Amino acid sequence: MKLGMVGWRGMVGSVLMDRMMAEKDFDFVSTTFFSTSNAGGKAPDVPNADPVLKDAGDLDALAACDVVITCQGGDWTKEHFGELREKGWNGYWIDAASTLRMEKDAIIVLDPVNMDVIQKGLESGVKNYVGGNCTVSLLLMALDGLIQADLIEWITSMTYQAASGAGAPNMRELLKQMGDLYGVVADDLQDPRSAILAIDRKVTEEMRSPEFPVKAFGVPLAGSLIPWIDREVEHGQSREEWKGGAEANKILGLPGIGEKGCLPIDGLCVRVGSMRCHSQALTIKLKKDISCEEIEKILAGANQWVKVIPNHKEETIQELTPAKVSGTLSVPIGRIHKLNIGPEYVTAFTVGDQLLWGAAEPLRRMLRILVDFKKA
Ligand SMILES: NC(=O)C1=CN([C@@H]2O[C@H](COP(=O)(O)OP(=O)(O)OC[C@H]3O[C@@H](n4cnc5c(N)ncnc54)[C@H](OP(=O)(O)O)[C@@H]3O)[C@@H](O)[C@H]2O)C=CC1
Ligand SMILES: N[C@@H](CC(=O)OP(=O)(O)O)C(=O)O
Repeated sequence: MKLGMVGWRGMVGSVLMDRMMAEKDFDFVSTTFFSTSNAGGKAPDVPNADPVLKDAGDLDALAACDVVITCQGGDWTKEHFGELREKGWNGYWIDAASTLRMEKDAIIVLDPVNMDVIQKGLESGVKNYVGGNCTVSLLLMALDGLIQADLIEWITSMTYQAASGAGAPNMRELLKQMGDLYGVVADDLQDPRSAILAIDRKVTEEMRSPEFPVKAFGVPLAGSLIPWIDREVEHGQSREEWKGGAEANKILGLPGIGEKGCLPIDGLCVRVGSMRCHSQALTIKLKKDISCEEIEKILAGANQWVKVIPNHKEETIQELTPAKVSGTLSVPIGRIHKLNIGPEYVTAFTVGDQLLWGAAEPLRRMLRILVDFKKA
């Protein structure tokens, strides 16, 4: 199969490239790399690849590929996907951007959770496969067991989302903000006798000063948080919150939110000063009262990446944090216990790397599923 790679040097694209090299995915395809800024330049040195970068605006070159993977962004998808299809290109399109996710002829891919949906799609000729929203994919990876066992009546998810979800410039800005805040009190911190309230006042003044770097986020994130992600949609939700219900049900092959048989999911999405791990505090209403031991067993057995963390302080603070999970494919879930509200109400907390399972990993796995499907 001829693979076209677009957006491979961006943040999601770089994580994808690392994973594809680690898993030797390039051994199974012949690859052409595309660029929007450096056509004719040197392509990455991977097995079976054209050494020269092609122009990502060259529809004929794209149409020569059997499968295109893109992490270039929604604008590039909007500009080229339709044109390519109109030209009669019938290849497979694997995309990180949200643009096509909710289209009827697209499947949202998260194969540990919805391999049946993907398989059916391949067999019925679906050609468009899109990675899900990071928060949604990480939630479903964590709750896979309870969902497959049909034990959940509804879920609320309160998120703690990393700067990386907003893009590379935002990660840089978070670090600059942290540095600025430290800078204004660095001398005071050297003196153990300095008053903490005076230090706090300086930090707050710096955060509110017109010089504080807020170009990417619009407001301070370091030392603060932002309880709104993406644009406003209907019913007081942000678009990130809307995706929770809409995408999760599509991934699971269930009816849309509000329809009979859907899995109701809703909550609040909040940006925090984490680098690349999204965390979520969950309230789950179960369809029946089962013990926490049983819940943990069901969750732990669902897929090889989910990891149940016992609900004790030491294990939790060591294992269930962005500091621990960042850069790994592990999806820990812990703090599992019944809420005082009633025996069917369970709470849990989960963490996951939003660039791995949240973005790059489902895409490379879809390529391998496609390679196997074509071989069969
Ligand atoms: N950020 C995230 O957490 C997630 C993002 N996505 C989706 O993935 C897509 C890509 O997002 P993301 O990876 O954040 O986008 P980036 O902005 O990091 O990369 C996109 C493109 O920008 C160009 N570019 C310009 N300057 C640079 C630079 N200094 N370093 C690297 N690339 C540069 C590259 O194109 P070229 O090589 O052609 O110049 C690159 O492919 C978006 O659609 C996003 O919605 C999906 C899930 C999560
Ligand atoms: N919106 C997510 C990141 C992202 O890119 O989402 P999506 O793939 O749904 O556009 C966040 O800010 O954390």
